[in-house]
Amino acid sequence: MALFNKSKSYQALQTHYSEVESLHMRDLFAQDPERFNKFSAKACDIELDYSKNRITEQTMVKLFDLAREAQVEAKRDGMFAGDRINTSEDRAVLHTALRNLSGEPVMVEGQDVMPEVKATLAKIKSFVNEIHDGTRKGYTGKAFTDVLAIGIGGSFLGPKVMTEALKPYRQAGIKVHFVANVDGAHIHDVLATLPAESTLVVMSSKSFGTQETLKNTETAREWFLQSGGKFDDIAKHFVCVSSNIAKATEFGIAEDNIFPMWDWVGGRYSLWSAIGLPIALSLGFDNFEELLSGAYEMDVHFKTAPLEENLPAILGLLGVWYINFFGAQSHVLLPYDHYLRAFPAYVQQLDMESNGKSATPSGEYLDYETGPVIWGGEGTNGQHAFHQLIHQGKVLIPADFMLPLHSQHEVSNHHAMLASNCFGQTQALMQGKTEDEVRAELLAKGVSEEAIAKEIPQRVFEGNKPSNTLLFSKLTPKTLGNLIALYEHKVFVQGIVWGINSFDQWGVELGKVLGNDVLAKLEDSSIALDGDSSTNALIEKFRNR
Ligand SMILES: O=P(O)(O)OC[C@H]1O[C@H](O)[C@H](O)[C@@H](O)[C@@H]1O
Repeated sequence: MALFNKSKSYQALQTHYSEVESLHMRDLFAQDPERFNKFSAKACDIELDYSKNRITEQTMVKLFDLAREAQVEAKRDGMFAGDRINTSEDRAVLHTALRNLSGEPVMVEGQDVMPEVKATLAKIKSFVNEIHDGTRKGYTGKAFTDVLAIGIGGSFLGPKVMTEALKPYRQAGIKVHFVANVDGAHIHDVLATLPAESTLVVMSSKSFGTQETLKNTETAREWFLQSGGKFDDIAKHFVCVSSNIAKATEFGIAEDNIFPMWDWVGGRYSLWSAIGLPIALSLGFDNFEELLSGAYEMDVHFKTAPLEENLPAILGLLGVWYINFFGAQSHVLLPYDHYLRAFPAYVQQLDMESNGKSATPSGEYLDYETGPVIWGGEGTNGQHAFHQLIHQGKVLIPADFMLPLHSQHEVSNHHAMLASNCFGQTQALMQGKTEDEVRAELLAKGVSEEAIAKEIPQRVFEGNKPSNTLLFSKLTPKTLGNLIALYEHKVFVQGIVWGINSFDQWGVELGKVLGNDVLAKLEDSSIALDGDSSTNALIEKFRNR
């Protein structure tokens, strides 16, 4: 198959780009009162308004052609069917099997994985229920009050961000705390607040080989033993989630305390597996199941809706439009929902680790851009901080605004104010403020012509800044499942269009290897410093601190 930028549909889009580049959305809205209806779509609980994009109907036709030429539909079906699309690791990619509520089997190498998936869910359910009803107790006979969840990357962000997003659904009587960073300050601060006799430690590591997680677990184990726990009590207080059962048992985790996962679940796609145990512990198993069912709903939509109505396809293709034709290098996520404030951090790993690639699986280097920098933060806070650059900076930053129509807490008219800011920002980004408008405003204030001439360039908003708005009724576990799966599949669509493997992460490896080499040098000053002068000097400084 031709590389993305050699394909026919890419060439067609390039010609089209030169025709539409100079169009202003302000005019497109003025010319067509139907614009919102033409460029909005709904799936599950999510309504997407993509009318404030620099597109015409022809743009979308051509973008869907691009997706079809890249065989997005066939490849999507291949992913759901268990094809080994993670070629560099020779693995299937089946996070969708973890929330497959269809009752249909999912085959990997001729074996249905669903019985194992269901058995693990049943194990999570009974474990969580026993913790919540106090059947499982700590070593002094007290019911568990706290959970220390240790993990990093995909074994941290999903559980952390989801439990934060669903705070109103948390179970009373149990608090989940997360530790990821190997910086001792993190675990120090968290352990200082925990009662060892009623703390359950959940260690999550798919590989059971991640330095930070192993170290933090060792530190937690020492703390447990120093706080009154005996060696034999460890089995009551420490459980782990891993696909590496051998290493976990070698580390001393009782086999019964291991919740399995599988190599066909990528780390950044793993919150649906037993990696989600801290979510179930925090919110209760029923809410965890709701999260899974929301993702399943979005899977069904992604699998069955024509591309023209397919939310992940639309979002993915709009991203491609800006990255590869307008030269956008970043994409900002703006949840207008306090509980979703960490959502950009979650999508950052999902998107940047998946699509931060520069070669095809068959070994060709790419001469076009792939995944953007993902960043963002909660509205309205960002309006008083970084929105300035989106409005008037020299770079184009497409934005996704997100807003629940109903707040979890309807306090006074806060929610209307929040919504007004969200909608107002999308409007300002789209329409901008013209020279004439600035002039009239300044004239009315009695400003001189000479001063106006200087002021205009500073006060004009070019506008024409693209944004999507995603509305949903309320941030429930199910809706959050919709939303996460939507972004997972968006990333998938883009990966297919760019012809890359979205499911490996070799770029992470080099840093790990060099990090271990440096650690040995920091801890043993007899090891010769044979690196570059900068790294040698940094090591020297640390040795001599
Ligand atoms: O779950 P683990 O095997 O400990 O991996 C934790 C994380 O570390 C790695 O470095 C990867 O970049 C992530 O994709 C992964 O989620």
